[in-house]
Formats: sequence, C-alpha cells, structure tokens
Amino acid sequence: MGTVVDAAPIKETNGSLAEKKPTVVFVLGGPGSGKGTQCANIVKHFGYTHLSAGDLLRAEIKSGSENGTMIQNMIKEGKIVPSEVTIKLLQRAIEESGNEKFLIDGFPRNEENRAAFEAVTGIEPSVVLFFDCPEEEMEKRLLSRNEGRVDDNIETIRKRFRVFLESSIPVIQYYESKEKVRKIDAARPVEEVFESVKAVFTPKSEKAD
Ligand SMILES: Nc1ncnc2c1ncn2[C@@H]1O[C@H](COP(=O)(O)OP(=O)(O)O)[C@@H](O)[C@H]1O
Ligand SMILES: Nc1ccn([C@H]2C[C@H](O)[C@@H](COP(=O)(O)OP(=O)(O)O)O2)c(=O)n1
Ligand SMILES: [Mg+2]
Repeated sequence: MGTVVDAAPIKETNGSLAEKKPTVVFVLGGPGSGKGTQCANIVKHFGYTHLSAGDLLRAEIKSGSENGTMIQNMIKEGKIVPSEVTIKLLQRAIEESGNEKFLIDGFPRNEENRAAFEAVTGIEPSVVLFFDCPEEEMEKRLLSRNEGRVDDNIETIRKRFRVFLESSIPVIQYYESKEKVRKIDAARPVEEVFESVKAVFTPKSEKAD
C-alpha cells in the first residue's frame, strides 16, 4: 500500500479555498458499505472534519431551502443531485469548519461531481478510500439502518446500486489510474474494517513492527 495521507500545507490568511489547499480525503463505496460509520471513527482518532454530502443535502431539505423539494425527489429516486447544489454546500461547510483536514463522504458520486469540484475549488484529494462490499451485505445493512431515510427501501436501494455501478465506479477507476485509491474490504465487522482504515492514516514510522 502506498503513501500515507499528506500533511496539510501551511494555511495562508485571506486566501480563497483553493489557495488554502486543505487536505481532502474522498470516502467512497456503495450505499451501506459503512462510509459514515468509519468516518466517525476517523474523526475521533485523526482529527478530520467529516462532511457527508448526503447529510448536507438532507439538512438542506430540512432547512426549507428553495431546492428542498428537488433534492428530496432526487434522493427518493436514488438519483444524484446536480453538482452545483452539492458543491455549494460542501464549500460552505469547509469554510465554516475552521479545520484544514476533511473527509468528504459520498462525494464525488459521478464524473460531473468530480470534474466540477476540481474546477470550482481547485482541490484534489490526497487519498480516496474505497469501501468495497458485496451488494447483498449492503442491502442487508440498509434495510436495518433504521434512520427513517426515504431511500432505505428495497425499490430505491436497487436504483442506488445501479447508479453506483454506472456512475460512481468510473470515478473510483479514475482515481485508481492516479494511484490514489486505498481499497478496503468493508464486508468485515466494523472494528476489523477500522484496523485497515487506520493503516491508511498512520505514518509508517509510527506503525508497530
Ligand atoms: N462493518 C459493518 N458491519 C455491519 N454493519 C455495519 C458495518 N458498518 C456499518 N454498518 C451498519 O450498516 C448501516 C450502514 O452504515 P453506514 O455507515 O450508514 O454506511 P454508508 O454511509 O456507506 O451508507 C448502519 O446501520 C451501520 O450501523
Ligand atoms: N454526491 C452526492 C451524494 C449524495 N447524493 C444524494 C443521492 C444519494 O442516493 C443520497 C444519499 O447519499 P448518502 O451518501 O447519504 O447515502 P449512503 O450513506 O451511501 O447510504 O443523497 C447526491 O445526490 N450527491
Ligand atoms: Mg452514509
């Protein structure tokens, strides 16, 4: 396995988002692969700020925003919301956080997300975590997630799996070609998965022999 996540560069004052160049790790994987669960662990151990694109979109619906109905309909259909909307929410969250290390969870989910984020922010991820999990395990987890989500039903789950295969896998392949992907077997228990995750964030010099 290759490099550890880069240290954040020195922060400049009054710079734009791109000039500040925060350290960004994209956290990808199918619906139910455990992205949110592992991000919570990474935050506790490594001091990152966790930004879930799905959580930001759901908060936007709740806030009564003018885009709320459109976002709600797209989520219910398992479709991907236009990048413009999601990127604005991510940018705002980055700027408001005061941190310089971010886990961006569930984004980019398609080529449009990927290219637009790079063009708008000038940020490229240091590393892309890919939680690899069979569909039948993800389906089982989603059907027992119990968070009252409108998209955790079998009909929407099937649509989301299709979108993942058609639109999100190509993004992972793009980052594979840039040698940024750290693939993790996510079908194991949470603690075992986190052992593999930790290895990505721990400098070699600090690892036990
Ligand atoms: N390794 C795991 N083994 C079993 N269940 C898990 C595992 N990781 C997460 N879960 C559970 O599966 C569901 C989906 O996890 P979540 O972290 O929300 O995934 P994602 O953000 O990728 O959709 C949650 O109910 C979570 O508690
Ligand atoms: N980049 C993104 C991320 C999520 N969404 C929408 C569409 C997704 O099916 C839903 C839910 O995403 P979320 O990451 O919360 O879902 P999972 O944690 O993978 O189960 O939000 C989006 O449109 N664009
Ligand atoms: Mg999630």
